[in-house]
Amino acid sequence: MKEEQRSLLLRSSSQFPPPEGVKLSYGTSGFRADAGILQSTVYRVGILAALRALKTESVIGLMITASHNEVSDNGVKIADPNGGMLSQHWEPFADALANAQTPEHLLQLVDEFAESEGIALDGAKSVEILVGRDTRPSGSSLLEAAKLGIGSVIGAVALDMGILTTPQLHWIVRARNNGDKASEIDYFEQISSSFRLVLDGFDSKWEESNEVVDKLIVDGANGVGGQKLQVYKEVLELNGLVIEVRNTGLEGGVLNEGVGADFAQKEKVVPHGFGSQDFGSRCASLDGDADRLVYFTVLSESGNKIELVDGDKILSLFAVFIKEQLSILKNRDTKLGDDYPCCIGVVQTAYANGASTDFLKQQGLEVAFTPTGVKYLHEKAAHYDIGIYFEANGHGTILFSELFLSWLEATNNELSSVSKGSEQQKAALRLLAVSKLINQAVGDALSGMLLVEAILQHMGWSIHRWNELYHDLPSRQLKVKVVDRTAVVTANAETEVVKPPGIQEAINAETANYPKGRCFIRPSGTEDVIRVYAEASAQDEADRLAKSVANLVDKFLGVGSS
Ligand SMILES: CC(=O)N[C@H]1[C@@H](OP(=O)(O)O)O[C@H](CO)[C@@H](O)[C@@H]1O
Ligand SMILES: [Mg+2]
Repeated sequence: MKEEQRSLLLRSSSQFPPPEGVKLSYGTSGFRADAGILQSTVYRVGILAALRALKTESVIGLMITASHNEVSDNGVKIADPNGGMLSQHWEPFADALANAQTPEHLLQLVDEFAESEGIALDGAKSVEILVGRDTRPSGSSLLEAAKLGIGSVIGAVALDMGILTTPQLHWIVRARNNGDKASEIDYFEQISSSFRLVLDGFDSKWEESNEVVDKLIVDGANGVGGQKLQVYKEVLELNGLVIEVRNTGLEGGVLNEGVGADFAQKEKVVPHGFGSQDFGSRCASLDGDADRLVYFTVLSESGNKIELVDGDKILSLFAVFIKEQLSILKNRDTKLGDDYPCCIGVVQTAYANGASTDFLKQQGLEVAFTPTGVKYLHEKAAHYDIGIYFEANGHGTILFSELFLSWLEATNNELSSVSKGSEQQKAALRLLAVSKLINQAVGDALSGMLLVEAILQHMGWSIHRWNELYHDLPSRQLKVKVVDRTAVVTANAETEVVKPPGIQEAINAETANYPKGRCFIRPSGTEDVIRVYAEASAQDEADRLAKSVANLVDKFLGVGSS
């Protein structure tokens, strides 16, 4: 490392001492903590992003967000050149960097890592890092810290992209590296024009349907997704889709407080701003950085309960639709070309409702499981020609392989010369449009929502009809504060605890008391808690099972244990 680079790093890092007594780790989705202790972490992730850009010789993204966490938290994560999550083999370095205690130690880590990765720190190359943030008040000062981190690596330049949803930043990074148009406007133009294209091939069956479905009401979580939708909905209100946005955060209201996808999915009660007046309406809820989407309806005219249509149902809707399009395509005259043995797979986590997994298997689909966190699901889904992944909480997307897309393009060209306008050609066009509408970089609430809307119109389905695809098994999620959540180590896609000893046996014994009972625990990667998930054949049983396992967690690991 050149002397100039050395002294630049030493000088800037001495302005950002790490918080005392805190060990941070690049968890399920980057670093997250109370915003007050994150300056040094974000600065260091700036350095990390710069190194990643130099290594990959590509544009890299750095997003400042804590998604569904409370407004006083914040976080930071990196988007790789393809728009996906930071390559997992860099995470240990991210941890080491974030926890380096002195500027000298930090310098040594950078030196050693750059050497082992073959990154030349000589300023010969120039690279760009796109920096985005959500609407959290702490975001702007953390963004300055990120810029300083980036600027302390010679040759790296930070580009402030302003306030964006997380999926927008990932999309923009991917588009930039693909040489495509890559601004926020380009993002909205692409999703709205491909939404139009998906719908173009359909005759909307809503009009023929007795279940009149006029508008979609969206809970914006008082965050960036609500704001963007409010601004851009005029562009998106196409083909009769009317969107009303609530909880935009522009009229007051606290981010994620009693609102948003995480709240709706976990509490199963109406978000703030919704109530009996919405009985029967089709409602959707975004999370704080708009990478999660769930739908719901208000259940009764008086109560505050909702019928949740979660990520598993979105996945099921997408799977049913894609399968339908593929089977239309299969019916074409095979003399036209080689049939492509399209391999379609769906990916879920242990949080997926058991009824959804049964449903997907009944559809003849291959269902794979990974640990929690889209970095795992995405990686798995990329193995298929069409890989559909969703977490139950509404984070997911559909990935199309390059190979399949080129086959589809070729088939569409063939079909348009021999049977233009045929059902088969329309199916090919629709699938191509879906691949442009749905975010290929990461789960995206805004583009996912448009695809749901298009499919519902195509099927002529109301939200109730959609929800009837299968019936969820009753479930309950709880969180338990413990002394040290890292004491829990799991295996088998997080369905079994291997440490501490004895607790899994106790969970098994408890679960055996409930018909159709299923229960697991795991340490959260975004909050300082152990999460408990329970499923059973009746709601009160799921509640009781979750409660008794939460007590077990408390007994083994709680403040009173040891
Ligand atoms: C049960 C649950 O919803 N867990 C969420 C949550 O992770 P935890 O590691 O469970 O805190 O946040 C992640 C990031 O948004 C998301 O990927 C994941 O699904
Ligand atoms: Mg999120």
